[in-house]
Amino acid sequence: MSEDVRNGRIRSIVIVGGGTAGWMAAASLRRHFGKAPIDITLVESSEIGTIGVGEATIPTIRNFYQSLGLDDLEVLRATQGTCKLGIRFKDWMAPGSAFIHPFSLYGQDLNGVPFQHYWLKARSVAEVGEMGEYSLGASLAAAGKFTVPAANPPSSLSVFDWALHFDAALFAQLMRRVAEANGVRRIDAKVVKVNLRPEDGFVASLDLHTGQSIEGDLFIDCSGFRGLLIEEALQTGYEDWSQWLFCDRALAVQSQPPEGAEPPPYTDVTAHSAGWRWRIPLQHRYGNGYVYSSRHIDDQAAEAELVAAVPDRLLHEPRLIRFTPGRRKKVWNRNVVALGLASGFLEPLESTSIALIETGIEKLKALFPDRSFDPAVVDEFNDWSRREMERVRDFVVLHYKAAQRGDTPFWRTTRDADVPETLARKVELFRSRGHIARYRWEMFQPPSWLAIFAGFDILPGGWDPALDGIDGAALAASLNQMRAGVARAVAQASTHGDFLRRYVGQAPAAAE
Ligand SMILES: Cc1cc2nc3c(=O)[nH]c(=O)nc-3n(C[C@H](O)[C@H](O)[C@H](O)COP(=O)(O)OP(=O)(O)OC[C@H]3O[C@@H](n4cnc5c(N)ncnc54)[C@H](O)[C@@H]3O)c2cc1C
Repeated sequence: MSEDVRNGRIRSIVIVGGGTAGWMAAASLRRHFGKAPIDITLVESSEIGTIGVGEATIPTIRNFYQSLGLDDLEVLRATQGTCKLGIRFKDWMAPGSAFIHPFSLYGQDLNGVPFQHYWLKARSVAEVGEMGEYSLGASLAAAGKFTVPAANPPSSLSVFDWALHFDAALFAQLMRRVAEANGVRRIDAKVVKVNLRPEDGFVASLDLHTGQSIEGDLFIDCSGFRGLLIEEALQTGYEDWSQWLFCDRALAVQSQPPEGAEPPPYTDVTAHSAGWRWRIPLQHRYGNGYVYSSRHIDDQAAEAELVAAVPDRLLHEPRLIRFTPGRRKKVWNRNVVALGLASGFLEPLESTSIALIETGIEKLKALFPDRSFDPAVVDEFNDWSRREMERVRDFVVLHYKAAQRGDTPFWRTTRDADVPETLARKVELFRSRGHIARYRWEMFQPPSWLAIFAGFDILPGGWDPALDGIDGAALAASLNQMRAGVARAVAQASTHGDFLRRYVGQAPAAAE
């Protein structure tokens, strides 16, 4: 290695913020760099605290903590966690409607033709059930069952994945233990001033309320919505997406459900008059929240709706959180990389925020700079992040557009609003050809899009012409065998509650 390269290396990383984002970044980067001579310091203020929500994840979280040497049961135990096979959407199409978006494949593709085409043709001649009956993940979830997926699934019908519900504070504590055990230095203090280098506006150091000053080469802003470095110091700018995403507030409350019933292995999201309500089962309590549009309901009315809907004893007063859906114009500016809420936030639907922290950390490792902060590296990171966030935005917007309630001003607004052009094209392609376009940097894969399309009854008028020569009745018979196979696998699985009692070791809290 040349002297120049050696001298240009980053030697110190300063992370501001000790929420989920800050401690995930600290634990993961420390592990990644091992014994490399890079100091990692995390500054957090216990006086300011964290956002305290963010309890539903998607399956990538398991790869994330496994890469830190943690296993599923360890994390479930440490975080009062439960298992999540998907999300149940209740009342979104009309009161009483429900479907599950699983982390799972549907049926079997054959001869290069996706399963949905076979299902469409079969249902034109016979009763072949809902799409969800061809997904083991969705069927287990609907039955309140849980099992871990087979290591070598015998067919694509057995392929499913799972994620966790966890207590966000306990998860951050777990990440902190891992990070500190590997040498991350923590400072509990308030950052009161960000000092910029006069020659190029890069961050040089942070002044703390204790009088101490912290210097660094690379700063990671995990300070939450305010974006202490990326926005307040560097004035990067924010792209507001509220013309597509109308929800801008949430009321969050924890509850203690009555003894007896089992926790569902999914996140429940129920449509309400001006948004939707989450319900997340943990072992020791439930998390609940109403995500709503302040353009369509005021805070008092929203609180009354939430309190009336939660069937359990509330553990505290509902807490109001305001946000602006959108993203930081650049998530990497000069020598500051923003992660977590500091980088932007859409809204909680589909639990994407923690997953975006994971991919942000992975991108940073892949494009880790030297002290010259090559603009090509920074631009690539920003371009990748922008595309990824836009694809997630499109997926979330689809839910509102596709819901056909139209029974309140909020649901009429979301139904009638324009959608991003990229989403309009994707929907059109599916309607006209049954094809799910797949783009680079996309978090949600075709089975997830299929789940939402089919769940909201967005279906193509016909099937792939390659199936025109296949006998519809014979096809329907083989599909019915397929779904009987899924039903048998579900019958053999244990309940989610039994799984937790047996392997995690604590009695789960009861459900509604
Ligand atoms: C209503 C709601 C529901 C959500 N639900 C989900 C979900 O189900 N799934 C999901 O994936 N995500 C969810 N999210 C997002 C998730 O909560 C966040 O992505 C995650 O918690 C990361 O937050 P953070 O670490 O970026 O910020 P925070 O938790 O806000 O942490 C900010 C940190 O910065 C520190 N800080 C701030 N200012 C200073 C200062 N001056 N000096 C020193 N330290 C400072 C604070 O002390 C704190 O440690 C939800 C978000 C909201 C708003």
